[in-house]
Amino acid sequence: METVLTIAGSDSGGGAGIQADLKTFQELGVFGTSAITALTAQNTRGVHGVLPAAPEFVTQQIDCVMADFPVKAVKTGMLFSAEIIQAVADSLKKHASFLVVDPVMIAKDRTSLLQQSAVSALITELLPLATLVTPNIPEAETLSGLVIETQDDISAAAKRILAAGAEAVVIKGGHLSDKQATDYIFTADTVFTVSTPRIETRHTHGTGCTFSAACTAFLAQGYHLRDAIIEAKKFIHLAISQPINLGSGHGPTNHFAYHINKGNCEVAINDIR
Ligand SMILES: Nc1ncnc2c1ncn2[C@@H]1O[C@H](COP(=O)(O)OP(=O)(O)O)[C@@H](O)[C@H]1O
Ligand SMILES: Cc1ncc(COP(=O)(O)O)c(N)n1
Repeated sequence: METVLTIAGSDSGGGAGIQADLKTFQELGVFGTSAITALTAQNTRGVHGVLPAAPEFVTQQIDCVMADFPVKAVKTGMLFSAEIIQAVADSLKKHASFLVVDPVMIAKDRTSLLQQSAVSALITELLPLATLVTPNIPEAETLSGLVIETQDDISAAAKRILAAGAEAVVIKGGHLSDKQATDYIFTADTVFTVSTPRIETRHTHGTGCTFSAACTAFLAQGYHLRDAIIEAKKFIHLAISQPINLGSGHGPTNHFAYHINKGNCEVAINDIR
């Protein structure tokens, strides 16, 4: 069994963060380990408190896991501060593994999960180490410094994110309003999109965490990047389309759905370049 590591914040509500990552890893048959960057007091209605960990303690967690497990792939989520990002980058530079960076910035209730002063550290310290970066539209705007309104804007933002050193970027279309939920994938020499029908639902808490955790699990198991993204898209579509009816706010997705449906989900793929 392959081992993966998530470096992220804890969501007491269980739908996002470390909890979403570990549930996804378990469902996809990889052994999940974790380094917690911050505790959040959180439910589906919002984030009510944030308690960051000391950067040295984040380092200690990562180094402990790395010293004892052959970690194939790492995922980062909520990193909160420039100091924690620096600690994570310094630890990860010592290890060769796939790295999926989910550049978590704000929760669905608009609470900040990344200090404004940490954005440049994310770009200069972590993006150069990334196999894949998975911003949503507002995160891609912040990383690129561009306003995104059109498909050309998406391409221009992706170019800037690749120029920062990431090998590949998925700009997720969850925040757009098209009939299809389309994600745009860019590498140095390819561009393609993956789409599934957009579902009208309040169950979108942790969608980004879950999608990037699934990418991480598939990369660890030897899937090529393209196939890892397509399978992760199936995982998140099924998780959103068959929600567990819990919480009165942005409810959680269903991490069991992919397994129960044996991954049965149509993803439309459009090769652009
Ligand atoms: N309502 C929806 N129906 C179908 N897929 C969705 C929906 N909302 C988000 N997704 C998909 O979930 C994944 C996470 O996207 P997004 O919600 O944009 O991320 P984040 O949680 O980081 O804001 C993407 O693959 C996106 O296309
Ligand atoms: C600890 C933590 N990490 C990440 C998110 C973002 O969640 P989403 O995937 O819905 O953007 C969150 N709400 N809490």
